[in-house]
Amino acid sequence: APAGPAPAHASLRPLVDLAAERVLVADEVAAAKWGTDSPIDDPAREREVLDAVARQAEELGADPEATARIFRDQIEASKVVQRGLYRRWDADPSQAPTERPDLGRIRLEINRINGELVRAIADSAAVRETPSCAGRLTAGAAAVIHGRHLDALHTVALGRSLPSVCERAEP
Ligand SMILES: C=C(O[C@@H]1C=C(C(=O)O)C=C[C@H]1O)C(=O)O
Repeated sequence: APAGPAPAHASLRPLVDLAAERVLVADEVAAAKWGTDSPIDDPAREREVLDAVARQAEELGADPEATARIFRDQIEASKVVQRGLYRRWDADPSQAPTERPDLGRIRLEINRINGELVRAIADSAAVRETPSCAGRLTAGAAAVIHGRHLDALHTVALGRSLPSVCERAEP
């Protein structure tokens, strides 16, 4: 797609909203792993995610490097939530989950969010290149934190998911 100037109404809220969906699903990931041998850090799955989203970006004619860079932060953000919940559950086992969702099923849900996020990243290519990007990102984050009633942990994690959105590629 030709990269014209960002339209005046260009919002980063759809992108931020998908990032929020992803940090919220991390609760289920943590519950699926808690008390099992599955580690919070799974480099093989991360590689799979990064390869898939770069390929999807390419198929859309979008920037695979920028997409992968943004997804590295999505992955870190998910782990912020998982570690935060593990700390909480270690400190107070009565808060720990009593049911274990299936990690395979949750990853299919994450794959769906990933696909939508790749498209939102592609759709925001022009606005991500403008000087107004940071302001739009902050506005989108504020709206999503409020709209989704994010708690402190998920607000911190959402913040962790966003730093590369307005980062321009090195010349
Ligand atoms: C979400 C998971 O936990 C971590 C985060 C990942 C992600 O955000 O895609 C992938 C692998 C894990 O390092 C998972 O294991 O699926």
